[in-house]
Amino acid sequence: MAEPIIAFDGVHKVFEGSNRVHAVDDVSLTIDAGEIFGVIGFSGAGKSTLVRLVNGLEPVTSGRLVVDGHEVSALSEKQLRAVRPDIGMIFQQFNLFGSKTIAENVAYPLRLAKWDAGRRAARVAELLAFVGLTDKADAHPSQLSGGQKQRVGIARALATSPKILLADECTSALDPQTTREVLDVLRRVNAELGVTIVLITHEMDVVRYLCDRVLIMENGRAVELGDVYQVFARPRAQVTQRFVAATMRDKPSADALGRLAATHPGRLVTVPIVDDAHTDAERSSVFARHGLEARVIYGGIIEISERPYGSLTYAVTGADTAVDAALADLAGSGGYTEHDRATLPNSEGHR
Ligand SMILES: Nc1ncnc2c1ncn2[C@@H]1O[C@H](COP(=O)(O)OP(=O)(O)OP(=O)(O)O)[C@@H](O)[C@H]1O
Repeated sequence: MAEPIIAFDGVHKVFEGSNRVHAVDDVSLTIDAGEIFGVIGFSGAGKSTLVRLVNGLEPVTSGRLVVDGHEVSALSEKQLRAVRPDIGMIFQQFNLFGSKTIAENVAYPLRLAKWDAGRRAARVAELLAFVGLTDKADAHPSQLSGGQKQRVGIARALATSPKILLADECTSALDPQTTREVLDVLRRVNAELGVTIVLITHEMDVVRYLCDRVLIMENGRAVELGDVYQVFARPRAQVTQRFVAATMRDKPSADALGRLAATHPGRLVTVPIVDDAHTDAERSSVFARHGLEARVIYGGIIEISERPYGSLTYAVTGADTAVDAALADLAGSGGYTEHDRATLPNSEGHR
């Protein structure tokens, strides 16, 4: 079983000043060695602060934080400097030195760690090969695309072979295609080098593509934490439901249902996809089994953690008693939602 590499126990971070801000509010959780752990939340939720506590960029106000066996909440700045090479970090704005070449940027932490020139050159070559930028060694950051710059950031963060990589909105400045390339590099960092990744994002798409588990933060608090599929399939907190809805768009809005109701007769039923081959087969034939006609009028299915997730909305026509019987079957095997035509906007017309 994987061991926790990061453990928060009742951790608080308060910024004192003219406006006192409780940026991290009583967070207790563990992150296992080797996992890709996502942290999601709206602006100001406390994500960056939480992650900056891990490498001691911000000191903990109270509570206990243990990182790779070190109680960072109790270390002095000098002691923290000894721990930091074990923790790499990448940033939204890449934070490269514009006046240095790509190779010099990657070599920078090795200089700080007092590696000699020969070892440095060999390590930089290895790192640039890993991120696919060997041919850019002598270029300057301004000559690179955003995705290439972030790959340099990753190479630099990995220079001292850290066990943990912190990624703060590392794809937020990138387009979707480039985002995918950077996330693929991070996946290799995790799979091939065994590095634990803690990734902050405000995009559920990034979480579902990369992460094993996800933490949702709001007002400094850890409001929901779970396996990515579980959090998507059954979001509990309102803030989580908003993130999932923004990504999925599989469920019609009331306006869309109103328009669909005006042109499609029958009862309107949304049926979630259930990731279980047997149950799913039962559910997809339920209307036909009851002699009903069911037309798909809305829906969406995506893959999360290599499992299908989403829902389909049907207009179901046939005898009411048969529809009720079909819905009773669905209720027993994973649920459904029926939309009442009377409550929909502009829904006069069919029933
Ligand atoms: N150095 C600081 N001094 C005072 N307040 C701070 C400091 N750093 C962060 N804060 C405050 O702490 C709260 C959490 O900020 P934080 O940057 O951790 O949130 P976030 O979820 O990462 O937001 P974003 O997505 O905008 O980066 C905010 O109210 C912020 O203004």
